Amino acid sequence: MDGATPALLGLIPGEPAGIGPELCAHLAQTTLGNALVAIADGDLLREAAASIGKPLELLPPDASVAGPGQLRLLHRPRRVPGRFGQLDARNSAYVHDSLLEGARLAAAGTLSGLVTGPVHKGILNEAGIAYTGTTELLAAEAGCEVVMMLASAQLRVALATTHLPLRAVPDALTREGLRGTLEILHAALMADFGILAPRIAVLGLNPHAGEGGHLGREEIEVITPVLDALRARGMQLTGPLPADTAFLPQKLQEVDAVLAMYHDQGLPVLKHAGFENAVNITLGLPYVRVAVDHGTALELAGRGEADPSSMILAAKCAIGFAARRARLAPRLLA
Ligand SMILES: NC(=O)c1ccc[n+]([C@@H]2O[C@H](COP(=O)([O-])OP(=O)(O)OC[C@H]3O[C@@H](n4cnc5c(N)ncnc54)[C@H](O)[C@@H]3O)[C@@H](O)[C@H]2O)c1
Ligand SMILES: N[C@H](C(=O)O)[C@H](O)COP(=O)(O)O
Repeated sequence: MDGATPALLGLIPGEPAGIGPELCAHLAQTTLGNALVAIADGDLLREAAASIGKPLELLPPDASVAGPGQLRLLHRPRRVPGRFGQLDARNSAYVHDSLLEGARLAAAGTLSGLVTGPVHKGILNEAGIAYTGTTELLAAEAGCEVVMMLASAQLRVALATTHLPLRAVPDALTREGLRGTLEILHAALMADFGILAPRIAVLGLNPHAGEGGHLGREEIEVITPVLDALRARGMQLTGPLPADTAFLPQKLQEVDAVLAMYHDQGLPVLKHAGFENAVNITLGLPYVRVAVDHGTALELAGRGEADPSSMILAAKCAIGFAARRARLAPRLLA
């Protein structure tokens, strides 16, 4: 694990009692596993593979992967053995530490990105770890602003605010924050998705985008001034749009991404349309991070019933983004 290994990405299963470990075992059956090194407990991965009837041979982090069923491993032990489906707060530090270690290895250039499985936010908090989401954890560790975007082949939905109580959303929406979010989203659509002139639809916060100020004033006082300023700089932005009709198929044809003001304004639409076929991308980090579009699904863990599609897509996307950045970086620096 010394020095830069551009094609290597960290694979972090997330909650050990959830479906993340078995999804890693699924990944190891594909050629995508060749570009990954798991940062995880080796026994946990073996138990997960056995639970779904898949072969798994764990290799040292610097080994060559010769075939399906093999996966590189940076072994990091759980605090206690566990059972699939049963959360144990004693393993929360293990989850948190594996994410932080991945973040540090990626920030140092040892890994070119991270693929992460689902984390149970509640059990980390019950263990006394301040954690609202991996997006926020990675942002804090990297010391930068980021944007959460969930993407499927049909739709990209980014969020202006992420994991916070609904009551706190209006106060969290500031002109400065929204401008930063749109700048990060716009830059990522160009750099990672190759869209030369991104078109972004920006939702309002209130019903009917505030109805001219009669149903709320955030559209007038926060959103519109930011959109006007960024349009003057050449960005193609529509909005603030009424959220109830912004996702009509004909409207989506005209945009490359939708910016929702809060988590459950945007994500239910995307998950309804393409659950398991979408990924969660953290935009703005100095490295690639792509995660699954679903949670820990404790009730499915260890039963062989979890769909690995989103995990496979997450790995595919992360590897693709990392390769694209490696190709473009020398040209940008030239
Ligand atoms: N990427 C992440 O880290 C992430 C994402 C969402 C939720 N979560 C966390 O997961 C926990 C549980 O959340 P939830 O119950 O709201 O959402 P969930 O996604 O775990 O489950 C919602 C429903 O989808 C099903 N499901 C989920 N993934 C599936 C898969 N791969 N194959 C088949 N069915 C699947 C579940 O069985 C359940 O019926 C929460 O603590 C939440 O914070 C984490
Ligand atoms: N908001 C995500 C979702 O609903 O799928 C999820 O909770 C994970 O977020 P992180 O990127 O913070 O892991």
